[in-house]
Amino acid sequence: MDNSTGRLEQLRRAMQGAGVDALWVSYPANVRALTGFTSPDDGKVLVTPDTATLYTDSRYTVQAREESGLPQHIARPPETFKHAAEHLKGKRVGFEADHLTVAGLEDLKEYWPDAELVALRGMIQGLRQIKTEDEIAAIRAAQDLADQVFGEVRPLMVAGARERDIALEIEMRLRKAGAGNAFDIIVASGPRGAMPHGHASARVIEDGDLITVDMGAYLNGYNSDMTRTVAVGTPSDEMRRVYNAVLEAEEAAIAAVKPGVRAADLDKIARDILTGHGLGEAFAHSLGHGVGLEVHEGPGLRGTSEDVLAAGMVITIEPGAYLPDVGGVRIEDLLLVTEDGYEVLSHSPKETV
Ligand SMILES: CSCC[C@H](N)C(=O)N1CCC[C@H]1C(=O)N[C@@H](C)C(=O)O
Repeated sequence: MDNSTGRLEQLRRAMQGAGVDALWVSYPANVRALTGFTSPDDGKVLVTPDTATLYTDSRYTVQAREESGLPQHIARPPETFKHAAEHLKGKRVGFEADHLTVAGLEDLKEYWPDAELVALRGMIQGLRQIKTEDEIAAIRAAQDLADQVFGEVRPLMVAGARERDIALEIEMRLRKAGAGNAFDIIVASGPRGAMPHGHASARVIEDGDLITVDMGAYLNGYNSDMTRTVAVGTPSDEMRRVYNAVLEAEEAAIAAVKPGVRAADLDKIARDILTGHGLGEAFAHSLGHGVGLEVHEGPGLRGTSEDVLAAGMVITIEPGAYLPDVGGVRIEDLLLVTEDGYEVLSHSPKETV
């Protein structure tokens, strides 16, 4: 998926604002966003006011030509750096300070002695928060597949099943459909539900358990993310109360999603409701995050966030409550922020417990 043209123009405006003549892009998700190249771990991009060159090596000569509309230079370091150096003499060159390693910066200093290196943070990530139509279609397709697989596997979430077998079944069905896991599948049952990132274990599910299943499909480079907490038999009164509190918080936060809303205010809506139920301390993470080429990307929906929602963002809303040694609940939906509000992209049913 090649989104290069519009993003590059936006990026050049941002570069101008930051006072740099060129930008060396090394962070894989950003390389992919600018080029469409699907092996971005082995790619870099040099952006100047009138050129943008994809650097990769000879393993990808054909692939890069097929996938990216940008001019390409096939070489490996240090030839890559030497080639780029020709364009950079006397220039202010930005680099991605939040991802370039110390060794990577030493290389740039060695091979570009005539350039002034400028540390920049989050410039392309900021642009990636607003998805293109193609990106929205890709995320939608990933979520549709995740919904389908969740529905197929839900009947297997019963007493006697192992968490690991449920995760394996989900992964197998995703892979058969040409996708992969967006992240290690979380299947956290009974007391393990108190771990927000409780990856599937050998635990055998028991009657009365709640099971938190957090899964995403990775399809054509884009991710989805959704959590459902399901009941096996009848959970305890305490856990049913927690479930309904989390659901109330989730529904209230979703209802408030629209362009112009501060991400921190959304987090507060959910947190205040859970606090009202005595579960403020139990909500041990942020309300949500952006989703796209990465599972976790901007905007950040947390109390300290400066982000403001805008149409075209794809975000999760995922409050949770975690009671050590007792259990936990999380309910998560994937949403597209639209001009007049939101569209929920995840359609798996939420249970009444
Ligand atoms: C390792 S990917 C986990 C995907 C999951 N849906 C998710 O984003 N989670 C699970 C519970 C918390 C939340 C998370 O990791 N949030 C991050 C952004 C945080 O720092 O709060």
